[in-house]
Amino acid sequence: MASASIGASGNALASPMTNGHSPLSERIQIINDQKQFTSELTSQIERWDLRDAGFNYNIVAVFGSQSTGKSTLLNRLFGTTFDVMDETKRQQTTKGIWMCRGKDMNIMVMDVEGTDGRERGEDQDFERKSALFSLASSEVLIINLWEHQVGLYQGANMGLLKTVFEVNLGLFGGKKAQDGTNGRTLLLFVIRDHIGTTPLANLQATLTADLQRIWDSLSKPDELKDRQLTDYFDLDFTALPHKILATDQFELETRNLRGRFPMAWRSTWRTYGNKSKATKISTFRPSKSSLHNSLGIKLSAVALTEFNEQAKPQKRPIEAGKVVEGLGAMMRSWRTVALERYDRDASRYHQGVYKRKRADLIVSLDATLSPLFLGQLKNLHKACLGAFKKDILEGMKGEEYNFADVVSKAKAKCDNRFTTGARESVVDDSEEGKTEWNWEEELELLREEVQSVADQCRKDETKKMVNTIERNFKKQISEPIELALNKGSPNMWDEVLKAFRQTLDKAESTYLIKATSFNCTEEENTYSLAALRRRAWQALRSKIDEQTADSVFVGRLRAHFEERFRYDEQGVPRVWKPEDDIDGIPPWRTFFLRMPSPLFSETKALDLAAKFRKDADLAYVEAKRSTVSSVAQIPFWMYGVLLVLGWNEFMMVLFNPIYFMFLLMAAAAAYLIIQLGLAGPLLSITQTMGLEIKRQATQKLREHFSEPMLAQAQAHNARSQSSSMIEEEDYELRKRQEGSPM
Ligand SMILES: Nc1nc2c(ncn2[C@@H]2O[C@H](COP(=O)(O)OP(=O)(O)OP(=O)(O)O)[C@@H](O)[C@H]2O)c(=O)[nH]1
Repeated sequence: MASASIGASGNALASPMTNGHSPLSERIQIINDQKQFTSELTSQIERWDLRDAGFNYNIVAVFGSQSTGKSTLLNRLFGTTFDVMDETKRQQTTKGIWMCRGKDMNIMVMDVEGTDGRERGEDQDFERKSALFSLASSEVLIINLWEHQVGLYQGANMGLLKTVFEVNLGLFGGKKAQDGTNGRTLLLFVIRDHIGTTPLANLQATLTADLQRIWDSLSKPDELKDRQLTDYFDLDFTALPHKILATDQFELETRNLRGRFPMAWRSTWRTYGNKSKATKISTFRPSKSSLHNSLGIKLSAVALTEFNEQAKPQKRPIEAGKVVEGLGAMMRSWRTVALERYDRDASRYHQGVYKRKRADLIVSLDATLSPLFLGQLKNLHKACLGAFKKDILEGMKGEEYNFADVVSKAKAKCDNRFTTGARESVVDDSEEGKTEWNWEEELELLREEVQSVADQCRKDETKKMVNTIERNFKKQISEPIELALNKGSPNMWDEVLKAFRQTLDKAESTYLIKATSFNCTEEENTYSLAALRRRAWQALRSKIDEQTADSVFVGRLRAHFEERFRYDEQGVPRVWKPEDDIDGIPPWRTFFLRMPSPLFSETKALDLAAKFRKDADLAYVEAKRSTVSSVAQIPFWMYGVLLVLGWNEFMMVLFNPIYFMFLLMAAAAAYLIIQLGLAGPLLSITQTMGLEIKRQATQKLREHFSEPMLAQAQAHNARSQSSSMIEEEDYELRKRQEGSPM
């Protein structure tokens, strides 16, 4: 054979070789002479166009001494392109195990390094492992040998066959007993350079006897003691003429043999094709060196790589806290595509390996998807909570809203949004994977947070509501209290308390109506009502304090006093006459008497009284003075004197049309004044004015003519008169307060 080019070192795995042909005829060194398995088989299978062949292919391997024309035979039988040794060098060519696709047939052919090669010497390990590998993966083992080797132990590869039998027992010993004869391997003996003097039947008998002897010599476990060679192997024999000496015959026979192969496959090999291979590989150990196992790993790795490329771009938005719309659909799609790809590529391999690797693949896929799912849930949680808060704020805009309605609608919306989003994000709710796609716990957490936000809002709203009610209460209580205090009637405080009670009742019922809509608890209601009552009392107290502040109170006393002192019951200004009891008129002291002691201390009451009295005293003095002045009347005889003296003037007025007209006008005006009842007020005003003018004039005159002594005497008189009045009234007031319960 010509060199198969395994690189300068001879250790490295050779790259696929085309020999200048199409990829279909490429060959590949799947195991090098250092027993390393190639990483390129998967891609080579694709290049051979066998990726989608499922179980519709077979594997055949050839064994035999080196340089016995194995590669030549395989190229003839299967149209492969294995290198053939250069005739002139006679040097080992095939190293390790090479593989090539059969031409126009779904066969993968393995050319195994020749046994007893001089380069390998006594290394039995490679021989054993290559036998193991070939048995595990191939349905047909071709044993290639020269005719003259038949009967020779080494030459006829009996050593190798012994290894094959041992390995087979180790691999499939137990299995064969269970599934009968259905999983046997075909051992096809091809006897080369058959001259014809010894018939094939004799050669076959010799080989069969040798095989049987080897089989019998094997040390089998007790449970397999009775097993026969034919329980595990089908034996077939064929002979080929000399390639050089009988070239035509050789070509003819090889063509015949080639023609037999599809038939053989159909009739014999197909019967144990898929099943036997599956059975073999399921028991093949160690798994690392298993072709199918390694294929499974590779296919799942390919599926995983593609999947990761799809999943990668979604990691960033999830980590950034975004809710990715349709993430669940995307994740399901990536996962399905990856599994479908794996299923398409790997389902034709052994079911045990296929399923195991598939489960591993699912675990790997879910390990990538699970953080995305959990991230999505977390982001969804955050988004839903944010939306809930926003909905609450929106709902509470304006005055006309029902808080409980707003909260329950927002809660339902939040719940619905989360549930929909979470359900959509679930990748797999079947029992296939081990990952749990659980979102209920996150929903529970969300509900708890939503509830605490709602509770907080309710507390704020309740406070706001109590404040509003308090404001309204203050407004409503203000007027009735002012009115009652202004009136100062004997049941003034009853009126104040009644107004207070009514307004508070109204406020409490307003609170209770609203609190129902807030879903407030009994405890919250009790607390809020207590706060409302406390604040209502405070509002009442501050209103009363405001109304009884010094200036306001003195002002009110003055108004009260003037109302009664200066005007009579009909509201007409009084004109004091000597017979009137001026001191007995104003009941202003009753004001103090009606003020409860908590409002006015005794000192304060006296202080206020003193302040007011100064104003009141002035009014008294004026009133008394006006009485004195009105006493000075004109004597009646003065009217007679006036008539006599002014007779001429009187007549002149009567007979002068102009004066007469003035007279008539004056008479008409006087009539009107009397008719309208303005005579009294007019007279009073005129008198007051007159008195004032007179007083002013007198004062000016006194000042002018320096009569200080007289003025002092008069002032002294007036002061002593008023202070004696004040002392007298103070005494009376104190006596009454001491006797009063207030
Ligand atoms: N006498 C004879 N020679 C053959 C026959 N077939 C091939 N040869 C020659 O034997 C030599 C070795 O052939 P290969 O096909 O390379 O043998 P091999 O068994 O693949 O060799 P290794 O891969 O090195 O083990 C070549 O020179 C072939 O021409 C045959 O049927 N009879």
